[in-house]
Amino acid sequence: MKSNTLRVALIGSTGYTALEVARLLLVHPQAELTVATSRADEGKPLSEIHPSLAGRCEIALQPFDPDAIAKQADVAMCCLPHGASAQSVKELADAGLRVIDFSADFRLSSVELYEHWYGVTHPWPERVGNVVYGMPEFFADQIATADVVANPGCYPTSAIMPLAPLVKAGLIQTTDIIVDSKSGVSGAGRSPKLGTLYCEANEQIAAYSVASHRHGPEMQDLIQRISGSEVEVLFTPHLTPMDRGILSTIYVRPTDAAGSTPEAIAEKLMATLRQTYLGEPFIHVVDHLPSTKHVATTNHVQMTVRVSGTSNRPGRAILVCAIDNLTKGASGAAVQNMNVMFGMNQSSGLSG
Ligand SMILES: NC(=O)C1=CN([C@@H]2O[C@H](COP(=O)(O)OP(=O)(O)OC[C@H]3O[C@@H](n4cnc5c(N)ncnc54)[C@H](OP(=O)(O)O)[C@@H]3O)[C@@H](O)[C@H]2O)C=CC1
Ligand SMILES: CC(=O)N[C@@H](CCC(=O)OP(=O)(O)O)C(=O)O
Repeated sequence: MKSNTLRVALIGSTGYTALEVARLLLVHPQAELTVATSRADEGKPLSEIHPSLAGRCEIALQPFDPDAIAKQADVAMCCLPHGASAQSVKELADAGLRVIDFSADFRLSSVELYEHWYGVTHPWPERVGNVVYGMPEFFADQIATADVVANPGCYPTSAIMPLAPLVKAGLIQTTDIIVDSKSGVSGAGRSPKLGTLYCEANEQIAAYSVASHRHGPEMQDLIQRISGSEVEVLFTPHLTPMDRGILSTIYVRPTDAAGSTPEAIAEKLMATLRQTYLGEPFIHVVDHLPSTKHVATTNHVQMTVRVSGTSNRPGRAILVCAIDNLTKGASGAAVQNMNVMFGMNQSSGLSG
């Protein structure tokens, strides 16, 4: 055990986001994994389930027992599917643990919105709408004192980061926002599904959940919370044959474009993004076109802006944003939130 160590429990530790948390904690100077739970694989070493951890993390998997976990850990990372997560989060919080929930169960502003999009009755409805969204770039003060943090969705992270500051500054129209995103297959989790079988996902790219994906409302809800303006987002996700990564290409209409050049508008939007994220260790407003490889396995976000059209008729602004779905899209963000919750440097364990 490292000295003055924060003790971390991993709930649902056989999945992909849990593996990523375990990997990040191995190099965290002030935090250590002390508990890992599983329903099906109780008693086995975590490294048997995730062989990349062999020789580095031999902790044995336990059943989910909140009171027992509370004796062994200070914070729980709840890596369970939405729907199943909320009840576990409640029991962990009731047992005295601070909790970071990876699922969408506490991300949205209202129970009605949640139950409409997720199709389940929420087991802890009184907390929906008053759990902080785990994006320290906007909500660090609330995260620092939170008992429960709703870790952001992966696609929403790639859209909210470039869009919210521009909406807040009044530089883009609040309707006609199109988010076109591509994700690697790990975004769908490790539990087997037809669409993620090799022969289904390999050598093709396909749109899915068109006009019906639950991350559209999450983007709208959070952009409104950050900017104070209601927005309309049309979101289309695509599954691509990569292990990991998300690239979002976002089409918006600049306000006050008449009489300006595409270059001048792009510079104005870039300047606002640079100003917003000045001093943020993970958010980079770059001149090049970001790609998933530029941020793979890191907690970094890269974004840029281009504007179409001619000097007389500027067209749309195109925002391009790349993240790693398992790191800034899930487990890296969770470690960043944990750092903020426990007064550590927000980059601890995430500097690679
Ligand atoms: N993958 C990604 O890129 C991202 C994922 N997320 C969210 O993070 C959470 C975890 O995702 P991920 O790690 O990919 O998921 P996985 O499917 O890889 O793992 C989830 C784990 O939860 C446990 N589990 C599954 N079903 C239930 C259930 N009904 N009740 C209790 N435990 C269950 C399983 O462990 P066992 O059977 O051993 O108990 C399983 O290994 C989800 O809410 C997901 O939406 C968020 C952002 C990005
Ligand atoms: C490629 C893929 O299937 N991605 C998942 C989203 C990722 C995820 O885990 O959802 P949350 O961010 O809401 O937790 C999906 O579209 O359902």
